[in-house]
Amino acid sequence: MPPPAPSRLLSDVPVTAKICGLTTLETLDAALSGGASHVGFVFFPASPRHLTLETATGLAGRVPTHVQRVGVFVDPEDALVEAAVKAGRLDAIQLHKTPPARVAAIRATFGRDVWAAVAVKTGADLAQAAHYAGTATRLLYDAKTPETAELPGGMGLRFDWRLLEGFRHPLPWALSGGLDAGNVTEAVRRTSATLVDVSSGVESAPGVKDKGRVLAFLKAVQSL
Ligand SMILES: O=C(O)c1ccccc1N[C@@H]1O[C@H](COP(=O)(O)O)[C@@H](O)[C@H]1O
Repeated sequence: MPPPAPSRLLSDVPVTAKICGLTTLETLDAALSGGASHVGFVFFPASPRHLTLETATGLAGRVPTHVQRVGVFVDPEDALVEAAVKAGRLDAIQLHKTPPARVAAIRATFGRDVWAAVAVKTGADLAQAAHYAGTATRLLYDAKTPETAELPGGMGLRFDWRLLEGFRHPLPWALSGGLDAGNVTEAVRRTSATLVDVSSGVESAPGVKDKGRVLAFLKAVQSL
């Protein structure tokens, strides 16, 4: 079956979606049948969505070539990235809490697209974006989690989307942080994002994806 046509918002630019933190075949299939452009596999042991390499291999083998596989890491060692790229057949490497020089090194070593997460709470945080120009291939604006939080993302927190209004992005980018089927339309209208990324907002509990919520999110994106 051909992939569903991406949705279009006012500007005629297609809006696509990444469903992140998938851990089961059933919910991966929901993301694929619902038209996700990207699927995310988390390689961070503190996360409730952390995958073993064996599970990643099983999931990755199911993903058709028109859908991008994205591995999510937190300032990882090369050995973990290498094993995960192989097991998860990763097209892209998403890096949280990773300094620009390290992002550049990972991109050079692995030859994959590299997404750098920019943690946003205030307008001043957006200054980080420029530091990744020439190192990452894409920025991911995500909500900053508290210093004491176990996870730098994947907590369902959102930031003030108005901060991105009129912002000059130095790279292609995606929007994440607290998105769900009920708020993604407003988020895209405010920010003009053309790629949105969700994890908690399509779960029934931390780490437990819900097929119905996955499909509802993708439907909302396709209705834009
Ligand atoms: O999902 C995780 O467990 C995770 C762990 C470590 C870093 C990032 C993680 N998730 C990413 O966080 C954003 C936002 O997620 P949410 O929708 O607010 O729950 C998303 O890009 C995930 O890829």
